[in-house]
Amino acid sequence: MTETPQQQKARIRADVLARRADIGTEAQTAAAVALVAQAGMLGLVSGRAVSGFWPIRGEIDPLPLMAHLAGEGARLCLPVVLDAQTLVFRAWTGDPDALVPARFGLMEPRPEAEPVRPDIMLVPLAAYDGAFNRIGYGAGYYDRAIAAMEAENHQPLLVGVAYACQRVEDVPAEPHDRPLAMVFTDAGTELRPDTEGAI
Ligand SMILES: Nc1nc2c(c(=O)[nH]1)N(C=O)[C@@H](CNc1ccc(C(=O)N[C@@H](CCC(=O)O)C(=O)O)cc1)CN2
Ligand SMILES: Nc1ncnc2c1ncn2[C@@H]1O[C@H](COP(=O)(O)OP(=O)(O)OP(=O)(O)O)[C@@H](O)[C@H]1O
Repeated sequence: MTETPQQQKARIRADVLARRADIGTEAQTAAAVALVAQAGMLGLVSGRAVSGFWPIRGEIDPLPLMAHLAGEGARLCLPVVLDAQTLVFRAWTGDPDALVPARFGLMEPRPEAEPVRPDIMLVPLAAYDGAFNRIGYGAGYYDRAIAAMEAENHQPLLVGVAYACQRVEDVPAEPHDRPLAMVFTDAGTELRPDTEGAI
């Protein structure tokens, strides 16, 4: 039986998320710290808008990296789920108390927070491959948000942030999937060969 790309993605997602669920607290903390050391790969971030994410379900924790980037002058923002299709980004100072609980266990900026168009996106993912394609939780939020920015001629730098154990042999990429420029992991940075100069 040949699987459709959606079925393959669902299978890969389940496999990798099970692997990620086995990571212990100490390894999680060490991984979050390892991300900070990779900040220089982003080039000068002063004045640039950087989207991060509030980690859920055992995702690698990008918050220390985000705090570091804010210290270098980056303007932080977080994703906000508007409806079944739409993700927007809103400004965040870095203060957890400024966030409100949202669906899926997420914490999000309030509706009044300023909308931001990210220059650099730290992209959460379930799995990625050597061609820098990614799979998310299957709702297509990031794919659509990136497509909407491209339609306005804005091409953010796409940086996957994940554990190295989330790398798989092959993600069945579909036409709407946009490859990442690089992936930050607990084992270091993987840079897409043709990314040089884009930074
Ligand atoms: N930390 C973090 N924040 C993020 C994302 C992410 O991947 N990680 N997102 C990246 O897009 C958006 C949220 N996307 C999500 C998409 C689906 C599900 C989810 O739980 N889906 C259900 C099935 C559908 C449902 O219940 O409505 C599931 O997986 O069981 C959760 C988050 C925005 N914020
Ligand atoms: N640019 C787009 N325009 C319209 N629909 C899209 C677009 N990108 C993705 N989709 C739809 O979203 C659904 C989920 O896509 P996919 O399986 O690639 O999600 P994912 O990569 O796991 O999710 P995410 O991007 O939220 O992390 C698919 O039905 C897909 O057709």
